[in-house]
Amino acid sequence: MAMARRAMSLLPQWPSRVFSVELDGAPFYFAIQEKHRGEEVPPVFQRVQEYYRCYSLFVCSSDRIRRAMFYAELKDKLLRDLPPECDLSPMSSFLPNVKDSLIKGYFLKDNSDSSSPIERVLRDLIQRDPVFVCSYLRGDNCQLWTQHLWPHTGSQVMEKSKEYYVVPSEAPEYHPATLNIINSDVFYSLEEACDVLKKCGDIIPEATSILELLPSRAQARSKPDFPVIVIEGLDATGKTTLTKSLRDILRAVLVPCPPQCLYPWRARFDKEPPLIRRAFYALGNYITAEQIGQEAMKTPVIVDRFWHSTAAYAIATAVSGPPCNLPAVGSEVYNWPSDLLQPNLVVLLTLDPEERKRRLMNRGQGKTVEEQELDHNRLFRLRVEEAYQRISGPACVTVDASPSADQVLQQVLLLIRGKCHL
Ligand SMILES: Nc1ncnc2c1ncn2[C@@H]1O[C@H](COP(=O)(O)OP(=O)(O)O)[C@@H](O)[C@H]1O
Ligand SMILES: Nc1ccn([C@@H]2O[C@H](COP(=O)(O)OP(=O)(O)O)[C@@H](O)[C@H]2O)c(=O)n1
Repeated sequence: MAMARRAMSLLPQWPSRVFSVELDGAPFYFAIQEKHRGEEVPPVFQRVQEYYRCYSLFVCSSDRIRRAMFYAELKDKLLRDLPPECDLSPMSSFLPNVKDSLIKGYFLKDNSDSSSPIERVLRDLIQRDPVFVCSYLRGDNCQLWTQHLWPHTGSQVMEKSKEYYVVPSEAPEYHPATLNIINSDVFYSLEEACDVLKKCGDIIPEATSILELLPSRAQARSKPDFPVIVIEGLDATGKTTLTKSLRDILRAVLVPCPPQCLYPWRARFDKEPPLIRRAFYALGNYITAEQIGQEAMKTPVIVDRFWHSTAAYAIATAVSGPPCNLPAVGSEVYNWPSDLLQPNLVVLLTLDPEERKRRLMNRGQGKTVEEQELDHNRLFRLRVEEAYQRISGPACVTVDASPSADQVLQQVLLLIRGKCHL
């Protein structure tokens, strides 16, 4: 009952929300409107006419760690328990252009003969887990759809609540996924990222070990004595080759990010939902910053990936579709964390996709899931590259990595000498 009350407390904004679901690979936005007798309502869901029933499920816990974990669990549960005729796609609900208002869920299209098996699964879920369920029913004229929110009232779970018409809605000014990026996908302080790992310590014991590796506080503004140069770029753009040469020529120390001490835990955190996974990588930047701070008192420091990678991959994964869906140039999302050490120069290596693929093949190594995704998904790669270039404070300087390794090295040395007086 306590959970039911908490769920209901999220409901007052329900009629003002917009819903987004991917249909045939494109986002479809709709809103709901109270039923008024005789009023004309435009037809929607034409693309799901062949389905008789649809449902939406939204995760509604007020605890964000539980919400993130349960969203991932819910998909596995639904795929396991629902009949195979049931089609599942991700869905979201949000208040247009209102920060932090996004709730994630799933949309179910049911093509089976009977609604009973699905409704049994959904009824069980609503009683035990932090979810809202809505059902959508097609009217007699095959055009009108209505949405019913299933009430969370113990014994009367299946009694349908107020009916709303489903009406098409315009695409919002800001892509809905951009509303929740701050402190869910990208963290802007050591404290915010720590907070996530602290709160999941009882579910993920490794989180506690990571917190023990952290500096007691971020090394914010202290300017290192020697230059700190970061090399960024997608996998196989030549970062390892270049950073090793720079280390040898400049008699510098080479520091990777995430730091080596986090390597044993990477596979573990790569499996976690974005909130936890991104907090893990954010903390990697603060551990690396501590190492940079110490080394840069004695020698120049070359860093293989840093904050640009953490933020660009996180933003590009959170948002779908073409790069125009990314938060606009100048958005606070691209700001450098105020408590994170700032390098003197950030170089971004860029490479033609075909040449990058060729280098990846030649290397013949296993790739991370994200890197495989980059290969297959052109739009994802374009979003990562665009996000890299929008990050500011410091912004990156782009270098074409297609010439020979030596030519790229000479080009970067010129930049370093111009900027860092080495
Ligand atoms: N400028 C270059 N021209 C041609 N091949 C390169 C160049 N730089 C690196 N490579 C080769 O491309 C592959 C990927 O380079 P690597 O330095 O490992 O990239 P990253 O560290 O960015 O993943 C390696 O096989 C490397 O020898
Ligand atoms: N500083 C960093 C480095 C990597 N990462 C994450 O780690 C993933 C790949 O890093 P990687 O170490 O496999 O890259 P390569 O060393 O293979 O070029 C990226 O997709 C990011 O999600 C990060 O968040 N922050």
